[in-house]
Amino acid sequence: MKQSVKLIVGNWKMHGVAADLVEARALIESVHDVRADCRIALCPPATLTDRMRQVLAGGRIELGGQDCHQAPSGACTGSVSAEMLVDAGATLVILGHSERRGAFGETNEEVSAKVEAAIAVGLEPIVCVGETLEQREAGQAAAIVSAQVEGSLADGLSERPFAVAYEPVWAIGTGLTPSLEQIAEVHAAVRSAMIRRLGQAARRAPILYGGSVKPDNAAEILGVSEVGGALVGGASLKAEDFLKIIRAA
Ligand SMILES: O=C(CO)[C@H](O)COP(=O)(O)O
Repeated sequence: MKQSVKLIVGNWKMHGVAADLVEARALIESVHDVRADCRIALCPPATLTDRMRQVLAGGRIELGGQDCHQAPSGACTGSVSAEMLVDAGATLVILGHSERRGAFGETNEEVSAKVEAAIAVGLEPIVCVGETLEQREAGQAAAIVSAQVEGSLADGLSERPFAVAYEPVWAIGTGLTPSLEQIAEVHAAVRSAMIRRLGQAARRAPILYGGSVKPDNAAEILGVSEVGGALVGGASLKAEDFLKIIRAA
């Protein structure tokens, strides 16, 4: 089965004010020369989305949100709806990131509802899953991640473009990464869970790896079976580092 091109996504998390758009500008200038056959996206904080759209206009870098509310509108102080992200120029959205599952108590059911909200307005969801260190040490990584996949993917995805991102919680921002064998093992489990949940249509969706992806480990991680791209946190904040990861794809 032909795999889609690699998808490399930078998640700026809660970093970035207007002055940091210089990094986005540097990136867009440098990616002109990159022959890599991959898709590239940046997910800035919601406040920068519209300005980032202007910076990225006409280029190959896609724009994403970091979360959206499951409701289309309403009394949800502080939240951003899927339609608002589209209005600001986003075409993708990260959902169910472990920082939201952990700090905001997001459940699989809520993530699934957010996925429905995203696809209803044409956003491409990137659904995040990942085990804690305790769960890995208890030998539960594949089971936990499979349950998250089956619980978080929504029915409508069988007809729509989407991605799943495997991000072991203990690898995020720590400089630690699983072995290549561990990444391959979990990605295979994720693929099986996707197919159980959505059927054969789920074969075409890429499974990204995230968690301490850096210029010096990107090539080997992206070479692992079933790794269809990368979700990059810290290393996406500097155009030079992110570009090296793109080149590795
Ligand atoms: O969100 C992530 C990438 O989008 C993930 O949390 C990894 O962060 P990093 O370890 O700083 O790359």
